Amino acid sequence: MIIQKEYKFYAAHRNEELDDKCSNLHGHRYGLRCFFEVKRSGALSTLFGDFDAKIDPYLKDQYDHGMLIHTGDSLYATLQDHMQRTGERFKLKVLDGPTSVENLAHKMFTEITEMGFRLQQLEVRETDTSVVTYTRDDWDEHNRDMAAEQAAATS
Ligand SMILES: Nc1nc2c(c(=O)[nH]1)N=C([C@H](O)[C@H](O)COP(=O)(O)OP(=O)(O)OP(=O)(O)O)CN2
Repeated sequence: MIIQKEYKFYAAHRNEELDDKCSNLHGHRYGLRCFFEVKRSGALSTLFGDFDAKIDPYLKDQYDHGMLIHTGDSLYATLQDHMQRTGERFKLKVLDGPTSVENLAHKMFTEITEMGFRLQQLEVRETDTSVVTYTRDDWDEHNRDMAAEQAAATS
C-alpha cells in the first residue's frame, strides 16, 4: 500500500555549471510528494502524523530558508570565508554535486530512508512547470554510479 504525503520548503540555490539564468543565485518554493510503502495492520498502517513528526522538523531545520550549495561551487568557499571572518552563520545545505533537482532528489531520498521510511518514489517540484519523479530504481542506480565514481577516484 502507498501513502502519499506532500511537503514544501523555500530555499536559494544556483547551478554554477549551467551557462544560463540558472547560474544566478535565485530561490524556489520546492515541493515534495513522498510515496511511502506501508503495511496495513488492522484498520491502519503508518499514521499520517508519524511522517509529519519526522519530516516537518527535518525540512525546517535543514532546508527551509536555507541555501543549497555544491562543495565544488566557488561560492561555497566564498561563503565559508565570509562566515569565518564575520562570525555570521548562513544555513547551508551542502551537496557533493551541483544542486540540480536530480541530485537534490537523491539526497532527500537517502535522508528520508535513513529516518526509517520506505519510499517507493519521490517527486521534487522546483518550478510551477517542472517536477522530477525519482523512483527507488533511480536511487539504486544513482548509488551505484556514485560508488563507482568514488572507487575510480581512489584507485
Ligand atoms: N533536468 C534539470 N533541468 C533543469 C534544472 C534541474 O535541476 N534539472 N534546473 C534548472 C534551474 O535551476 C531553474 O531554476 C529552473 O529552470 P526553468 O524551468 O527553465 O525555469 P522557468 O523560470 O522557465 O520555469 P517555468 O515554471 O517554466 O516558468 C533548469 N533546468
